[in-house]
Amino acid sequence: EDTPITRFQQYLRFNTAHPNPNYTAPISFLINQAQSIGLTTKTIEFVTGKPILLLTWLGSNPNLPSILFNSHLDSVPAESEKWTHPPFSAHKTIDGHIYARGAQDDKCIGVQYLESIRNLKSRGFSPLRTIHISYVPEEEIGGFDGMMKFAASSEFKDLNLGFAMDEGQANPGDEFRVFYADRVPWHFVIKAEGIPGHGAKLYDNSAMENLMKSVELISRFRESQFDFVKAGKAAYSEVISVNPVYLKAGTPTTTGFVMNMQPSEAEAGYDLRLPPMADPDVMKKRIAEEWAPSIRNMTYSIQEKGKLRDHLGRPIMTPVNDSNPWWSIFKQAVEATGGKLAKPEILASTTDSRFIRTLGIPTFGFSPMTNTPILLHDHNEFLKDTVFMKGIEVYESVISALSSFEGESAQVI
Ligand SMILES: CSCC[C@H](NC=O)C(=O)O
Ligand SMILES: [Zn+2]
Ligand SMILES: [Zn+2]
Repeated sequence: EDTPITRFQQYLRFNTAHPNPNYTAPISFLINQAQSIGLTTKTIEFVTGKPILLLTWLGSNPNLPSILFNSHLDSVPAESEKWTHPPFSAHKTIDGHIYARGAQDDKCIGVQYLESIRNLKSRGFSPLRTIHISYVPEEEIGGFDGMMKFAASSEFKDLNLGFAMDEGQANPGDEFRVFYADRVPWHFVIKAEGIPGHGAKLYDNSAMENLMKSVELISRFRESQFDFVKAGKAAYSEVISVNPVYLKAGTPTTTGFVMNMQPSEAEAGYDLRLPPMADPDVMKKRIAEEWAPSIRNMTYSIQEKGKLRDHLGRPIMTPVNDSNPWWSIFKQAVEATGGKLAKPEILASTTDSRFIRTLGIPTFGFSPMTNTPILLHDHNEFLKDTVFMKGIEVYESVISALSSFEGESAQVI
């Protein structure tokens, strides 16, 4: 049997989980699919072993800015023993739930793009603008060897993009979600140093004491942000999140830790996410002065994993109003399928679309999944066959509408 569902299952069966994602097998599969549909294919390898696949459907006016549909090839790992079905089996239950790591994040859209184009072609549709589909590696670990390098390349510039779409997220409700910005991750580490001492001694300024003070302060800040959400004053992705990811201290022994010694060094690592309108300087000041003050013998390092501002100092986000012609076309195209769009949101996590938006290219995050629990990165990730099929229909409408847009200068930022 060769149907959109079995092709989705085939794509889901490639083990693309980190830390050793298989990129070659899914790319061969996609190239076969693309060729059978009649799309041109090109692979580009900016980093050895981490290929990018680019598919193209030439428009009747290739001088107009083109449109891009992106998805990532890789997946996060899965703890198979905690799943009801093996995560790379793509098992389909009687009621149509297809279980696989990547079913929602984001292999669904990777196949839906192709299936919708297959249908558009068989209906004789011909696009005005050139349509590109990209499959990129490494998104789940930050995209630095994937979309970041692609977006900085001459190959990307030559695409002359006017608009792009990338992954979004499922909705348990019956509206489609759409995202106009991503939060930006900062990974930061705070370290405290102090004089070691006997485990029985009470004294000031030990490394642990100073670190724990900061840990408390950060937890309090975390709570204050969370309170805005709980009070209904902000969406979950509109506040700053900060979560501890590791704590490190102590002198190890073969069986555990030296228990009667207060350590001379202690550190904690955090994942911080800033919405685009947050002030990065205020955040840096808080880290320097409150969370890792030198007067408490503390130091810190911050790794910024994306940009909050464009070259003109404006928060990086795609307009979702009438100033952006792509927005109304997209909205109408979704509605033409009987679907409803939820209020546009900022994505709480981070995708490759940040690299595209940074270039000033309007980009929406969208994965057409309604009435579906949000299971990305969770156990037992699944997508229902009917939801997957509806998504193909939605993309047919969206791709045909966007690629038919005649507007000359559609460069919005
Ligand atoms: C450092 S960028 C990280 C990108 C990653 N993306 C998917 O989960 C995320 O943690 O949101
Ligand atoms: Zn994803
Ligand atoms: Zn993911």
